[in-house]
Amino acid sequence: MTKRSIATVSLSGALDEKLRAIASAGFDAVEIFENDLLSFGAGPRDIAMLCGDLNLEICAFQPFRDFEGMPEPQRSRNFARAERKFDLMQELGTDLLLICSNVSPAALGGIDRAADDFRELGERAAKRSLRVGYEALAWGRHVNDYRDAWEIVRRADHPAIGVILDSFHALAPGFPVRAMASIPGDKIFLVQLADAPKLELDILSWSRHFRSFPGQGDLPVGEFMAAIAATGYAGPLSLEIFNDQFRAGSAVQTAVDGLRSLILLEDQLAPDWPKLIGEPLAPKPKSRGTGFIEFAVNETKAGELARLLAQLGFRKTGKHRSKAVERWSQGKVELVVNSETDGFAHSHYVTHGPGVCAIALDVDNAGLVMQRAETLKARTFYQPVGPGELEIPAIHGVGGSLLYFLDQAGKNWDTDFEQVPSDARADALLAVDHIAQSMPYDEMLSWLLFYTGILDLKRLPQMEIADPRGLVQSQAVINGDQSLRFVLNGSSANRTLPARFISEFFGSGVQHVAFTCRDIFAAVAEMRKRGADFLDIPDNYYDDVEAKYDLAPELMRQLRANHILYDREGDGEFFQVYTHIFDERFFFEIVERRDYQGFGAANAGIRLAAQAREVRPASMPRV
Ligand SMILES: O=C(O)c1ccc(O)c(O)c1
Ligand SMILES: [Mg+2]
Repeated sequence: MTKRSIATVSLSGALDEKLRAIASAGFDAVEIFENDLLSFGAGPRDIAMLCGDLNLEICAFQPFRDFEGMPEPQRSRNFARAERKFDLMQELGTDLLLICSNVSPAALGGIDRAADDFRELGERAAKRSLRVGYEALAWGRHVNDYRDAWEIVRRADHPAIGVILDSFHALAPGFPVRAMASIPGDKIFLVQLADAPKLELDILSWSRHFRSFPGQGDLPVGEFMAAIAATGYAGPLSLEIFNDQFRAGSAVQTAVDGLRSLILLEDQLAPDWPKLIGEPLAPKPKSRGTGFIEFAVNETKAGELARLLAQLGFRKTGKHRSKAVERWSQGKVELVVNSETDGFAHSHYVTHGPGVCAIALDVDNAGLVMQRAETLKARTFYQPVGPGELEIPAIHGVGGSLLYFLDQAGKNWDTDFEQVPSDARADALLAVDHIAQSMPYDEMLSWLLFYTGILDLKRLPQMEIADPRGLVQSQAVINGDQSLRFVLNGSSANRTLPARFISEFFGSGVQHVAFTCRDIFAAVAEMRKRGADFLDIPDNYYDDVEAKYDLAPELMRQLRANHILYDREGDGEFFQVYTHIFDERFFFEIVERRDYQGFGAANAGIRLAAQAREVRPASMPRV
């Protein structure tokens, strides 16, 4: 089976921490980056031993720079330097050296000159049963295209010399991948994989700071892999990701994400490349929106939340037979308010304060989602259930919250609830529109892969939103019929509202839940009658809306009077209104969509500024 590998440069930490994280995620092999070794406190033999203990093969040592096409005396120096690295490789126990194309101003061009250098190096490597792979860097001085690197390798015509193909260097400059088909698979010594978001940036900075795992960026890595498959290549697939967030993040989590992205890529390539498939991945389930959303609170907060929910037109429809758990309903929206003093919800309340501790998703087959999630290394969750209670399959999601999966069997999640009689009336709120989660900026790529890999969610373009105290990145993931939408918000500025939710208000999690309605003006009028009050929006905003969109005066008056925000997208119109923030932790949004697909990004900065005025000043410590 194809070996799964990752380059140590992709992770944070010291070399031994990286290796342990790589092994525990389940990789078979690593590329040891020279810098990780140079800066490490133990020698190559110790590293070889550690890799042996961890069952990790070292599939390459890299990089060896500025080798080919040098004039004397550098040329001779380079051969001597290579011999020293061969010594090191033998101690490490790896047989492959990666040489990346020369970037030195001293380098001389000429395909045959480079080929001659490689032939001679091949002779030296072969004496020690070592191999050398040549990789075209996209910014190489004379060689920056894999087709030229292959031509040099072809002319070197030595069994110990092969080519190394890196998806970034081929795809980022936009080189066609078709030409790979002419390279015999056994002359490809290593395949490196990286994705990247589309950016207008010089290619060196783009590669060194913004690479990501396949599936997290915009490059057609699948097409690259399909071209590799056609060559018959059977060596390792190695992730090589230079990324500032990965360098700063958790090595263990990044390694798991890497493996997850490889499994997803392999799955995408099947059945064209069956030798890749380790364990078959269960098909993506079809999601059908949220079954219920569970809030963890204590007794006092349960009362306050109940008041707010009643103002929004929710009715208490159920009471758990044996637990301090209530059910609140409106339209298709089901909310569960849990104020138990033990169990998962309680520990969530203790660590995060009042807020959403679990989201139940309706799917066509919960068993298959769980299988898929487990293969993709998601953390499953089990909680002891009482006699007769339903056990709902779950995995851990953002900020320690849970994702439950409900299918036909799980439709009975409410069997443990006694019905509470309530007035029958028309519901203003229809369904959950979207759920917004705040997270550290560093974790956004990880959760993006989580949602798009495990569920049938696709990402929309990332948005940048101005908070009064910094930028917020916003990334939506939605399913096909838009019955399920998550909005992931992350900020690396530490005084923006999403950042403060995380640092001061108890960690990542659901920052708001939005509900759809048929008629926002009628809904808001009803809610006001019940005592609801909404986030204040400045007059300046409405003056601008008036200037931009020629709205009828009565509509403008209603928007202003009700603190409703407005956006337009082609012929589509969007209306949104926000509650005040509940206990500095979360809030609700009510939206009306008229042929509108977005989330009101144009208004998000206005909302963040309004909320920033409501919460404590950013500089005041919590007491
Ligand atoms: O950025 C670099 O220098 C570099 C080094 C080695 C590689 O394999 C690579 O793709 C890039
Ligand atoms: Mg590379």
